[in-house]
Amino acid sequence: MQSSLSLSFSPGSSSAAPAPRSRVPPDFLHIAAPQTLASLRFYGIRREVLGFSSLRRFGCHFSRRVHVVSHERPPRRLSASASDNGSASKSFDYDLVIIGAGVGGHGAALHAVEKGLKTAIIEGDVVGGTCVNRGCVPSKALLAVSGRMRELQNDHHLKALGLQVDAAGYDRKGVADHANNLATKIRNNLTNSMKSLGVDILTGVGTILGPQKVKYGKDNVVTARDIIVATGSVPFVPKGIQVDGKLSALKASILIHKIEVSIILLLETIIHRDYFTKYLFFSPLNGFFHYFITCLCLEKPTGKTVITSDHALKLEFIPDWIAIVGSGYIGLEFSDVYTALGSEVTFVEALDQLMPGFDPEISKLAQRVLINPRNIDYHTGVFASKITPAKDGKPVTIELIDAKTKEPKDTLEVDAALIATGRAPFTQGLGLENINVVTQHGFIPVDECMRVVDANGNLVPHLYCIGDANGKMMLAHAASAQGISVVEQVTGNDHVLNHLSIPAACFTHPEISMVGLTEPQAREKAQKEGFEVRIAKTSFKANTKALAENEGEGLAKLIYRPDNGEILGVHILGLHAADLIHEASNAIALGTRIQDIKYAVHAHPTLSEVIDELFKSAKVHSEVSSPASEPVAV
Ligand SMILES: Cc1cc2nc3c(=O)[nH]c(=O)nc-3n(C[C@H](O)[C@H](O)[C@H](O)COP(=O)(O)OP(=O)(O)OC[C@H]3O[C@@H](n4cnc5c(N)ncnc54)[C@H](O)[C@@H]3O)c2cc1C
Ligand SMILES: NC(=O)c1ccc[n+]([C@@H]2O[C@H](COP(=O)([O-])OP(=O)(O)OC[C@H]3O[C@@H](n4cnc5c(N)ncnc54)[C@H](O)[C@@H]3O)[C@@H](O)[C@H]2O)c1
Repeated sequence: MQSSLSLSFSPGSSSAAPAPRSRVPPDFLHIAAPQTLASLRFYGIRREVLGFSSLRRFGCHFSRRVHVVSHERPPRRLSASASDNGSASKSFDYDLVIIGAGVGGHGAALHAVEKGLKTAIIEGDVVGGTCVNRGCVPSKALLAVSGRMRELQNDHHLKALGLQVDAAGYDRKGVADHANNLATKIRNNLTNSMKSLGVDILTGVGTILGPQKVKYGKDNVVTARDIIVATGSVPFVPKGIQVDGKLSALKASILIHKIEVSIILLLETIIHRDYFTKYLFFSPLNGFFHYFITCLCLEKPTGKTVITSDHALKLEFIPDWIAIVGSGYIGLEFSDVYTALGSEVTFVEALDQLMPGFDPEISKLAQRVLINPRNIDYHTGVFASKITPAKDGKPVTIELIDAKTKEPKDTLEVDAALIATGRAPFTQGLGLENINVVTQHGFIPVDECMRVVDANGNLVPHLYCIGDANGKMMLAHAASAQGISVVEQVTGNDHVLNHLSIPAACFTHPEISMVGLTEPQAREKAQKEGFEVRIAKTSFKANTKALAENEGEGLAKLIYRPDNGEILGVHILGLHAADLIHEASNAIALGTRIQDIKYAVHAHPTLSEVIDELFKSAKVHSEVSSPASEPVAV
């Protein structure tokens, strides 16, 4: 049981019914000036500072109310086959409210409706989040182009197939439009899929006001039996690096709100009058004031030279020489795009080898296939400690320091720099302080069931966090799978997602994919737990389909336990590796052992035979039983 002082306000905020959807375009809504106490609280402004006259003007009054919060699990609901939004239990507006309509939120919403939950999703920017608008979708459109360009420019490859092609070329704007149009199409698909199922899409920044209560937009409050936070992430830019791109719309809106409210409160405090609230917020001057602050916050989108993936995906220009800081997924995929479109790339990587997150053997092979033959050089073991954008005819300068000694190492001068040094969880304005949750390195702490853990180590009742914001696995399908897992739990099914069965892929040419442990991770686990680890490998060079495509470069690697046939990890570099990994990831998810899967039959000639060969070449101890050796009923 827990009691708290709460603030209620009227009009405009009804906890009985959600506010009608705004007709203001989502892009602009969140930049509107705040006019309610609730939104002021959102910025940490206390009621004592505001004074009661201000509060009344905001349409608020105080009441002492005790929330009774049960720490028990909610009564289990029966799954409903209804394909429309159900009706919430009497005491809440919704069964489930999701904050953030990225892929995680979308996956959760669709599954929730399928389960008969009355569901709403709150979005502060545009539906689709990072993946659809600034991530997977536009980047894969660019990579589709780079793959074709690469093939068309490879005389040796074309000759081997007996093809003749005149010089390949591209239209930058056409390529950029392809990425942008695809993002728009997928965003519309996502929106329509939610609308058609009856998910309420509520527009505005969502803030948790307290247990089971969320504010969104200006002053709308909804209650829900369960809340899922799915607020995602933004590019992480290390200290010392000056990005000259625009702020993201969501970040900008929050910053603009904060600046406006701070200026007004400062002016009111100085002169002890409320003119400013009256004249700036509730008069035509508001528009000018807001425009002025917005111009201060948002830089012009032209002439950017130090960028993150948010900007790079727009393909506003193709630099002759670009430094890519960070050689993880984003760095590697963009190196594929830029080199195919004619840029020279220099990697700057803090760790001692490129692509440090991959299995070391795959990183080595990737270096041989994806880096060395291309127009790419690299500096490893160095930090980009300071990056200054190009200005007045001067190039972008990058100061490099030794990652260990921190001694200056080198200075690079390039046309542009892409900062691909990871992503930071986005939790600003979420109101975590209202529920005593403290982030860890920015991430929202959760247990294995995505239940949010508060500052005292207790579970926050009815609150879950999925996707990039919890940092378990920053992948689109992981976010969605976590959302589905949470919905399973709130509808009464115990479900724990096995993150070791979630595959990942890097969509270079050729692709890289993986699931489970890397070899060093497996060996460490084996040493701790006392079992043997073995490795099996197969090459694409022996695969008919790969050779027919003249794409024999590639390797598949299996890490397994010979004592019981457990698959610990699979890593693939080669043609369509991203599609091939699912046989292994499904096997891990279902607990299928090598001695079971090695008898499965694969069509010939297909790339899947690479994986078939991989499982067949594993040596599981002979005494381990296999279903194939048992009699089968026909
Ligand atoms: C360049 C790039 C390429 C990528 N490629 C791939 C890929 O190929 N495959 C893959 O699996 N992953 C890829 N990713 C990662 C993938 O995009 C993320 O893992 C995924 O988008 C995370 O989903 P999410 O739902 O957790 O968050 P997001 O997609 O970031 O969505 C969060 C949403 O919440 C909204 N929001 C935030 N705060 C609030 C608030 N307070 N109120 C209301 N709304 C709020 C945001 O506006 C956003 O719409 C890529 C990422 C990048 C940057
Ligand atoms: N195909 C995909 O699934 C895909 C594609 C793109 C992004 N993503 C997701 O997006 C997330 C972010 O990707 P990312 O590539 O930015 O991060 P990442 O964590 O994959 O790689 C970041 C790299 O930057 C290096 N680094 C960090 N700070 C540095 C500095 N100051 N100087 C030099 N090097 C530095 C790190 O050592 C690391 O190698 C990933 O977690 C990934 O899951 C996935």
